[in-house]
Amino acid sequence: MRITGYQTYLVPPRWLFLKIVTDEGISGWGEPVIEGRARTVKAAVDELMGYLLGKDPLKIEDHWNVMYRGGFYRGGPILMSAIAGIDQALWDIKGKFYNAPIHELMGGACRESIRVYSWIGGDRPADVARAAKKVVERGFTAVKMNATEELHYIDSYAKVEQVIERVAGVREEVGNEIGIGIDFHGRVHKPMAKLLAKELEPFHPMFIEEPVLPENNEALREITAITSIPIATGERMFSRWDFKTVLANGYCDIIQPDLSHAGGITECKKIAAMAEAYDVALAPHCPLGPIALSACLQVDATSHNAFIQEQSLGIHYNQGSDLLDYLVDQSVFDYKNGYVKIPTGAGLGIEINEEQVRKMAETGHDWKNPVWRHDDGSVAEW
Ligand SMILES: O=C(O)[C@@H](O)[C@H](O)[C@H](O)CO
Ligand SMILES: [Mg+2]
Repeated sequence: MRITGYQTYLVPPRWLFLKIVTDEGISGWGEPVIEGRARTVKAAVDELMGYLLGKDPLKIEDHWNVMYRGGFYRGGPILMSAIAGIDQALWDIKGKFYNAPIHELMGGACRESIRVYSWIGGDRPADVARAAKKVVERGFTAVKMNATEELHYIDSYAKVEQVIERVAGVREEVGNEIGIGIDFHGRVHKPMAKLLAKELEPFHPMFIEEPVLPENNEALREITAITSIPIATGERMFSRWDFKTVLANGYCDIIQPDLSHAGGITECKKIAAMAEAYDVALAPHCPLGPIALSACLQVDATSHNAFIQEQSLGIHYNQGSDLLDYLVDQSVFDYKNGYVKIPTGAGLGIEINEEQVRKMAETGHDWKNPVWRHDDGSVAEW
């Protein structure tokens, strides 16, 4: 079997899909994207696909190594997202070739389903509490909320109290049994992160995410030392080599590699196994589309340390188009009681509605994150 061509589709709300085709009529889908830089990742996909045209799609491990090592310069969000989407598409082809789900080819599933959580927005405490309630009413048992806009290096206790008010409102609304993830989004610096980590303890968060920017990961040592709240990070880390320092130093309790950012199924399966050896849990990051979610579920299925999965059902990122809009059979993601079933179809187990993809790609998207500034004019983290 040979790879004979490929096509990328820029689709709303902010995604990029990739289809790789072969001379045997089998095709595979991937989602190579980093939010806000879809076109840059597409350029990297175009460069990498030059090598793959004419090659045997089944030799994934070798292709991965050529894509990763073969260019001398390596790693980072753009290249690793391009590799990720290509890797997903190659696994999809392999699964369809052997008529087996990807997780079957990786050793078989060690779970039938996985708990999922949904992101909730809202500007004011009452808004976010209402959003949480809606998500819980739809059957989810866990939510994730942003803690705050950026806090300056040293900021006021009034702002800390605003964060507490937001979280307290959600906890009161949903009750004690719902998991609440609190995403600091890298908007907080170490001194305020320490303060917040202590103040948030009474609300029993499921985890605190990116308490500091990943480039300041060594600050996690102090934060983990002073709080009993589990610490999560990893959506902006892209390979085993990026994760090894947080794991070896005990800087976190949960890793959140993104299957579309961190080298794909091949790489994230290895990252998950590394984490397992440090007693660190896996919760793949996925505010993305159906291809990325299905790739996550393949790794969740085969990683004992996976405990929850991020997913974007019903979240439109202000741009229309939902997770399910690009699927022929929407019931393939079978949500029940806060869990989603691991898909059992061949390859990624989903059938992409190509007509819909083509239609939406005609308009495409130009999704960018906003640029925010502090009161003093200095740029703030998004
Ligand atoms: O954990 C999350 O889902 C967020 O941090 C998103 O990754 C971020 O808003 C970029 O899409
Ligand atoms: Mg996050």
